[in-house]
Amino acid sequence: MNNDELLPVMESFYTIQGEGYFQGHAAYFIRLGGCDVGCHWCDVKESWDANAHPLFTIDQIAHKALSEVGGNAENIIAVITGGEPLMHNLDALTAALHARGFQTNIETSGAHPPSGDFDWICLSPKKFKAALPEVIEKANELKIIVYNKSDFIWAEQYAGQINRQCKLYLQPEWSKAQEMIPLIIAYIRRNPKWEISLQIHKYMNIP
Ligand SMILES: C[S@@+](CC[C@H](N)C(=O)[O-])C[C@H]1O[C@@H](n2cnc3c(N)ncnc32)[C@H](O)[C@@H]1O
Ligand SMILES: Nc1nc2[nH]cc(C(=O)O)c2c(=O)[nH]1
Ligand code: SF4
Ligand SMILES: [Mg+2]
Repeated sequence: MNNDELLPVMESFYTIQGEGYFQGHAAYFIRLGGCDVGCHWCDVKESWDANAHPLFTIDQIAHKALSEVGGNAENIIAVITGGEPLMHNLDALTAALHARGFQTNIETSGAHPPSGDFDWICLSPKKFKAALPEVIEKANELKIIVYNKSDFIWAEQYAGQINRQCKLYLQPEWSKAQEMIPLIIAYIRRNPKWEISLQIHKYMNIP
């Protein structure tokens, strides 16, 4: 594995996973720069320009991760996010994180080809750039952002394409959460295969 490879890192931080299936678990986030999807409500637009973020080697990123969790990665998820992390080849990064004992999870729109050895793939497809079938079939979790009431119909189009074990989440877009939460609850009562995912880190004012 070529660990001299460089990746743009916007930020990395040790917190809890605030969303989806692993909500509440200890998680070390690595946010890579670069995204070409362009969601108008994106909560990390600063991540979009890959050139705005410093480059680090895979070894530097993985070493810092292990050091910042206190030297023992047991039961800690490393979450690769962005930006759109699949704009980069993630094979070497996931190998380096596994070698240090982390579980590897990804947050992705699925708009770029899969790479990396992930223990868990959270797919959050977007209307602005379609998810690829190769990512859809591998997803462990489908997390649809609900910005308006038409998004439920759109969500079902993706739910019809995922594998049978895949978990289904509806997550309100943050600025519309007060308006969308009652609609999501009503929808789940009628369609109980779905669960709600709230961005609990935002309610707690933590990263
Ligand atoms: C910032 S994105 C980065 C990873 C990848 N580009 C993606 O969109 O999945 C991380 C997660 O935050 C979600 N997200 C982004 N902006 C949001 C917002 N304003 N409200 C709710 N969820 C949001 C995304 O859908 C995704 O599930
Ligand atoms: N605590 C916390 N949980 C998260 N889950 C997904 C996030 C992301 O931006 O990818 C995120 C994040 O930024 N912070
Ligand atoms: S795909 Fe993810 S990072 Fe890119 S604009 Fe959309 S929410 Fe933001
Ligand atoms: Mg976030």
